Amino acid sequence: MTRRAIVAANWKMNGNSALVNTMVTGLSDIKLAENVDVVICPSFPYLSELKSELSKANVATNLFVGSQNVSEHDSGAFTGEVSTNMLKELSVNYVIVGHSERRSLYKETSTQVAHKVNAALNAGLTPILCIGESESERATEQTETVLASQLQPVIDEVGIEKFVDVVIAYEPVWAIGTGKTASSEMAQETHQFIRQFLAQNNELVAAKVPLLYGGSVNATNCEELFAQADIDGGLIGGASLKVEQFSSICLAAKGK
Ligand SMILES: O=C(CO)COP(=O)(O)O
Repeated sequence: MTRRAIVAANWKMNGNSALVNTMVTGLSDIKLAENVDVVICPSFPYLSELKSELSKANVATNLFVGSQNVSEHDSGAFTGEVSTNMLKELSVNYVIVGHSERRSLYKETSTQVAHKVNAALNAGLTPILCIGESESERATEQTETVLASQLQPVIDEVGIEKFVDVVIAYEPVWAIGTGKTASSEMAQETHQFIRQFLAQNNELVAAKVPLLYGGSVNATNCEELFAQADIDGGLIGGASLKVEQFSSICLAAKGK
């Protein structure tokens, strides 16, 4: 069984052309393991520039471009939204869907997130589906119920078989941007739950889905997290804006 590792950079509403340039130059210098994919997700205005810088720099083929969001609609009167077809035209490969900031600040529901995953899959984009519990939900032992309630609508909408083309990022909300990482044991336990939950629907598919951990991952804690049996890489926020830190995190990832 081989599962590729993925390290994805979520720049959130940070970065600029200069960062696109420094990041591409920095990543051109590192030798990624063969079974590791790196995905950089800047804001929409930089997708095209990132794609062209990557081609010009002739960097490893396992470096990909991702967006941070996508519309569930194909086209029409949806001011400010970006469709899957527009992303395809820019040769974007991945799309982050259902990030906790989208869920909490922009009120995206799990049903809407399921529609977005469906739209991405139909367009041939790989969704990075984010799920995670809040601090109070963990404290009241609702973590598994919350994760199940975020996963089930997507399984219902796209069907479990399609999950072979889905990446899941487990990001406990209390660990995002706080410096409080889940311990590697806690992260592994939760990843194992997610894989078992998928396995109840289809064991073969569950074994293939890359499960990424996100929440205050840095160059120091990444190795221990990535060594866990069900952790296949990370979704990195703050540390993905610093070339050296992000390069070290990419180098720590190995497929399983
Ligand atoms: O939300 C995250 C990535 O999507 C995690 O952010 P931090 O790595 O800054 O905690």
